[in-house]
Order: sequence, then C-alpha cells, then structure tokens
Amino acid sequence: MREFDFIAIGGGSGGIATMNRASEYGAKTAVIESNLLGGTCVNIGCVPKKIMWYAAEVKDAITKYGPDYGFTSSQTEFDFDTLLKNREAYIERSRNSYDAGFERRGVEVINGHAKFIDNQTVEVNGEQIRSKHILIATGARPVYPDIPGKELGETSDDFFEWTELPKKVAVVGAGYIAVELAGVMKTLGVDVHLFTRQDRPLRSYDETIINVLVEEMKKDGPILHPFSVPKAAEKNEDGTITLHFENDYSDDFDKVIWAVGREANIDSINLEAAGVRVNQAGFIQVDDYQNTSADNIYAVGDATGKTMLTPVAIAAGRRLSERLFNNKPNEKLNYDNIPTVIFSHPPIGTVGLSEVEAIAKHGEENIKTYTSTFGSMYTAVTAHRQTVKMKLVCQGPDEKVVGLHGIGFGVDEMIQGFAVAIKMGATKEDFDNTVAIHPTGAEEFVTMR
Ligand SMILES: Cc1cc2nc3c(=O)[nH]c(=O)nc-3n(C[C@H](O)[C@H](O)[C@H](O)COP(=O)(O)OP(=O)(O)OC[C@H]3O[C@@H](n4cnc5c(N)ncnc54)[C@H](O)[C@@H]3O)c2cc1C
Ligand SMILES: NC(=O)c1ccc[n+]([C@@H]2O[C@H](COP(=O)([O-])OP(=O)(O)OC[C@H]3O[C@@H](n4cnc5c(N)ncnc54)[C@H](O)[C@@H]3O)[C@@H](O)[C@H]2O)c1
Repeated sequence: MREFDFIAIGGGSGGIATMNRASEYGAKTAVIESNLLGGTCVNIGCVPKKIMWYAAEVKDAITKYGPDYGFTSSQTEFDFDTLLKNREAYIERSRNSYDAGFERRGVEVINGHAKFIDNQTVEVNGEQIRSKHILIATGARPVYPDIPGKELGETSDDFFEWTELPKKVAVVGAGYIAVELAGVMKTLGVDVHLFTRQDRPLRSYDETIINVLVEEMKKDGPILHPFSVPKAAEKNEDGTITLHFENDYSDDFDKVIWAVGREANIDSINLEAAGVRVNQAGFIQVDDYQNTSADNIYAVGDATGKTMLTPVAIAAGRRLSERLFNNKPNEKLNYDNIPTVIFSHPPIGTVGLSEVEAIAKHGEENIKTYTSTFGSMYTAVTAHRQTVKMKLVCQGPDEKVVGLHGIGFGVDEMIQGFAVAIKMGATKEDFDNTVAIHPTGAEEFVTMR
C-alpha cells in the first residue's frame, strides 16, 4: 500500500498550497484531484471571472469613456470567441504552472475521486492509500433553489462554459457571484435583471458603499429587482424560460443563473468512516487550528464554509503545514480583518467591520466614521461621471481604524496595502500622518476630515 505523511483530498487553492508547504519541510505528500487541478478559483472562479471583468473594463474604456478622451470608436460589437480562446489559454497556462512546483518539491498528483476508508486511509480508483495526516480541501459547489423548474436555470459553473452571450438573462441572488456575473454580462451588452431577496445586494457590506452600487445600477443596469424570491421556472416553446416570483412578477429570459449560495463537496467522501463531523450549515466542522473532529484529519477552504476566498484557503493551509511539519505548534490563521474585493462595476474593496458591525461590537458612543465622496478623476472629463465613496470606521479615543471601505474606479487595487495598516492596528492619526500620493483616488483615505 502506498503511504504518505500528508495527503490532500482536493487539488484546489487549499489542497495545493498546503501540500506544497508541507513538502518543503520534507513531508511525503500527494494531492488527489478528481477533476481539474487548480479547483474552482483557477478553472471556474476567480481567474476566468477576473478576465471577464477586465473584458468589461476594456469595453467601457473604449465605448463609454474613450470618446470624451478623443478616442472615437463606433465598435460596440466584439468577438466573444477571441476572448474565450485567450481566457482558456491563460487558464491552461496557470494550471500547467503547478507541475513545475510539484516536481521541485516532490508532491505526487493522483487523479481520481477519494473517499475515506478510515481516518488514515482513503480509496482512489480502487486503490487504498494510507497517510498519517489527511486534509479535506474538497471545496464547494453552487446550490439550486428548491423550486419547480430549478433545473432550467444554470450556475456560475455553466456561465464559464457559454460559447455565446445570451440576449436577456436573469441572475437570482445577492452575493459576490450574483453581483459580479450580472455586472460583467451587463457591461458586455446583455440585458441583465438582478433579483434579490431583500432590498439590495451585498447586504452584509457597509450600507453607504452598497448604496453607491445600487445608484450605479439604477443609472446603467443591471436592472435591480429587490424583494424578489423565485417560486417557479418553466420552459417555453421558443426556448425561453419564464421565471415566476413570489411577489407575482414574472418575465421571460434566454438564460437564468442561480447565484443563491454554495454547499460543501462532501457528500461522497464517506466522512462517517473517518469520524469527521459536519456543522449545522452542512460544512466540515473545524476548530481554530483547522482540526476536524477526527484525529489526524484537517480541513481548509470552502469545504469549511469559513470566508470562502482563495487566499484564505491558502493561508489556512500553509499555517497548518507550518504547525504539523515545521514545529510551530501555535500556528493558525487569524480570520479577522481579511480584506476582500467585489469585482462589481465599479469595484468595491473592504477590510474590517462595517459601521453597523462596529457599533454592535463596540457601542455607538465608541465609533466615529469619516466619509469621502467625489467624482472619479478617470471619468471627470467624460459624460459618465462615476461616484467614488470611501469610509473609515474608527473606534475608541485613539480612533483605531477598525473598518475601511470603498467603491469606485481603482478601489480594487487600493485595499491590500491599507489592510496591512489595519492589521498592524493603525489609528486615524497614523492615516493623517501619511503623506498623500497625488493625484490618485487612494489619497482620500489619508486626507479625510
Ligand atoms: C464564480 C466565482 C468567483 C470567485 N471569485 C473569487 C475571487 O475573485 N477571489 C477570491 O479570493 N475567491 C473567489 N472565489 C472563491 C474561490 O474560488 C474559493 O474560495 C477557492 O477556490 C476555495 O479553494 P478550495 O481549495 O477550498 O476549493 P476548490 O478550489 O473548490 O478546490 C476543491 C477541489 O477538490 C476537488 N474534489 C472535490 N471532492 C473530491 C474528491 N472526493 N476527491 C478528489 N478531488 C475532489 C474538486 O474537483 C476541486 O478541484 C470565487 C468563486 C466562484 C465560484
Ligand atoms: N471577489 C471575490 O472574492 C469572490 C467572488 C465570488 C465568490 N466569492 C466567494 O464565494 C462565496 C459564495 O458566493 P455566492 O454569491 O454564491 O453566495 P453568498 O452566500 O454570498 O450569496 C448568496 C445570496 O443569495 C441570496 N439568496 C439565497 N436564496 C435565495 C433565493 N431563493 N432567492 C433570492 N436570493 C436568494 C442570499 O440572500 C445571498 O445574498 C462568497 O461568499 C465569497 O466568499 C468571492
């Protein structure tokens, strides 16, 4: 029987990073992957999504902002095939780039579906493989709403397989995926309708920022339909799909995308055989050190349901390998102040607490906020002014910055550095003491009064 020190079930962001790091300390490791190496992020998530977002940005630069800079182009049509060809070639290069890293470190790759036999054995392609430690990094997949005709709708997984853009699309959901896909399709020319259960999308984010997104949507689309919960979908003779909502609204669409959340990929890995418990939300239960309820079995990434972001899966996995193989018994990921960007149009960047969260945690009397609203200079000479909004949420007499939020052109590339400052405990005074870079949008974060 083949034996390892550490194996990962799942060759996505978490599994790959964890095995790479463990093998750097001499552990004998393997990544077991049933589909494509790289997992969700590389193949059907962050990477193709960001390429599509860039495509939308390029189109806006040419057709929306370009003319007022003196660049005239009447070309609103574009060749979707070229975009897809170049996107897929880039993804393939990204996937292939794993091989050199695996080879250098001696990580073995096993293609196949793994399931537990016991807490030190898995079965893949009929072969039993033993390992002292086993990582569950099986990720998550989109869920479908529980309504008649749900199978007529598609998910983000299918979106990345489309070879042409439909004319009219319904996107149901209010999270990152709904907002990002709706924004990309709208900008590329699709008639997009975004249906949210409550009054606005992204309700857990700072309201001041999301209000700007809603205003931008009202101006440019996608068309927002708040308080809309689907109750049925049916297929028409012409191939379109009629969506019916609980508020009695209905409309016909060429395609429907469900973006109503994700569930862990854990139903076919025989968790019971290993004694791994699942939490109430249906994700793998882990403690602060990524330990599951079973000895020698750990979990990272989307399968745990904790902050489903690629860098989080990677950071948790690397720290786990440091703990297990580099004699750092206390190493673990601190899940506070994780920065994140939503690639909407315009993009949103955020780190730390929203104003509402900060008040709930520290009391209203201990929270002071600073905001700045201005027109993006990129759009200032054009007929399409874009509002930028920024907000600092500060706590206590020394005004420690506990939340930093922004929406607008370029915000996606601003947040990472500020996240370092917040992680270090920066105060408003530290921000004020930092000389601005002019003319940029980011300078507003250090000049607010
Ligand atoms: C549309 C979309 C856009 C996103 N955009 C961003 C973004 O911009 N930024 C960001 O940080 N995050 C983004 N995410 C989230 C990010 O993709 C995930 O957080 C990340 O991929 C999680 O990594 P993981 O290792 O936990 O799981 P995954 O990357 O999903 O990898 C799990 C792997 O396990 C394999 N597997 C499952 N079961 C088995 C088994 N039994 N045996 C063998 N293999 C198995 C699967 O095939 C898969 O390859 C996005 C997600 C989506 C869907
Ligand atoms: N830019 C990024 O970093 C990025 C991009 C995409 C995804 N992600 C990650 O993937 C995770 C999953 O994203 P997601 O958008 O699938 O899930 P989500 O849980 O963030 O959002 C699902 C939304 O669907 C709504 N919803 C649920 N059932 C509904 C119904 N029947 N009708 C109408 N609305 C309904 C919910 O209210 C919720 O707002 C995110 O939390 C994020 O961590 C990150």
